Amino acid sequence: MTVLVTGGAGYIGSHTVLYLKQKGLDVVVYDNLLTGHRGAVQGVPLIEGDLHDEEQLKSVFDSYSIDAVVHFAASSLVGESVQDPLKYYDNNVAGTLSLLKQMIAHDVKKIVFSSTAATYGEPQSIPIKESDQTAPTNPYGETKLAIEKMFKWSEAAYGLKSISLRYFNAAGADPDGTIGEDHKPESHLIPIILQVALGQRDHISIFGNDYPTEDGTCIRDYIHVMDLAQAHYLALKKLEETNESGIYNLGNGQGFSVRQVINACRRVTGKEIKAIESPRRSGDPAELIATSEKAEKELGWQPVYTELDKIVEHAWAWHSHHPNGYEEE
Ligand SMILES: NC(=O)c1ccc[n+]([C@@H]2O[C@H](COP(=O)([O-])OP(=O)(O)OC[C@H]3O[C@@H](n4cnc5c(N)ncnc54)[C@H](O)[C@@H]3O)[C@@H](O)[C@H]2O)c1
Ligand SMILES: O=c1ccn([C@@H]2O[C@H](COP(=O)(O)OP(=O)(O)O[C@H]3O[C@H](CO)[C@@H](O)[C@H](O)[C@H]3O)[C@@H](O)[C@H]2O)c(=O)[nH]1
Repeated sequence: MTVLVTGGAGYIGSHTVLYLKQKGLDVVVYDNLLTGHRGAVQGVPLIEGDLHDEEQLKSVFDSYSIDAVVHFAASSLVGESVQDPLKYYDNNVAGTLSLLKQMIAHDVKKIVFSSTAATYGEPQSIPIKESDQTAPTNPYGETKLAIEKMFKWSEAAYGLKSISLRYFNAAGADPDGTIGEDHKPESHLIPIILQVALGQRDHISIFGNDYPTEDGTCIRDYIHVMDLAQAHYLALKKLEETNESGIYNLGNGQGFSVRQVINACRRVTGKEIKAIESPRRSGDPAELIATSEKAEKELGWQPVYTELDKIVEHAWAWHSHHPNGYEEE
């Protein structure tokens, strides 16, 4: 099976490429390297190109016999999406439109998609189920939901089969230490805290201390990036075997507050890590925790690294050995 991975030079994409390769699949990566890294793609072809470039996409589908697409390429920062929503409609919605057009034209009708917990918005109840209301509180979540709907209508019209994986907060790194997270500038909680531990930043800002949670800070469900990778492999297998579309949550089912995550990082690194309370970041829901029973039941997904300290340990191993990310490679 040959899989085209868009955004395969990014954080979650590169870990998934590694996993798919280990499972014996042939992989081709398509990435414009906007936030991705050449060094994150090891041992598979990397085609540098943009989703909007239909000509180049066409030549990729002409050159390789692609059976399915795993689609990570997107802009994915909640805060930025509130400041610049049109960037998100352009890159995520228009970019996916261009990809889908070429897929349909080349009779490639299977796609596994990076969706997000941000499609739910403020949850009605915890843990969040796939059948719960979707009412995004930021443009990023809106664009991901719009893409899920493009798939639904494309299934009815063209027979496209899709599995949308609604990830909660991706964290951690390849346990072997070969690849990890490197966003510049970094905006995600765990890598920023670890940059404080490395002495690269003075402190971590806690965004909001007046949320309706036990300690007043936001609660998130942190899921190991290699467990996400496993789910993409299982989703490809499911599409291959059943040709059935679906939407699945991927989380640990356990929530941790910002303060609890900072404390986990203090335990793992043995460093003090200064924290300063700051105003809320707009667009942030108070609490996001998944139930992933559906993925466990229907995909056979079994997360391996479910302990927060283990997730932080793997992230710390990567960041402490690669303090400048992929820059030095
Ligand atoms: N990180 C998380 O916690 C999280 C949670 C839920 C969903 N997601 C989704 O997972 C996916 C991957 O997230 P990530 O954290 O690995 O992000 P990332 O920024 O590390 O990876 C995205 C990759 O896509 C590439 N890309 C972006 N726009 C492109 C375009 N127009 N054409 C070609 N390539 C393009 C980037 O260069 C990068 O390599 C995204 O779709 C994101 O929305 C991430
Ligand atoms: O310096 C910081 C950075 C973050 N936070 C908080 O930490 C939590 C996690 O934030 P972050 O790591 O930025 O992730 P999210 O904004 O929750 O978004 C991630 O998780 C979503 C799914 O839940 C995905 O859709 C997004 O793509 C992904 O970036 C949030 O409550 C933030 O307010 C801070 O307090 N200080």
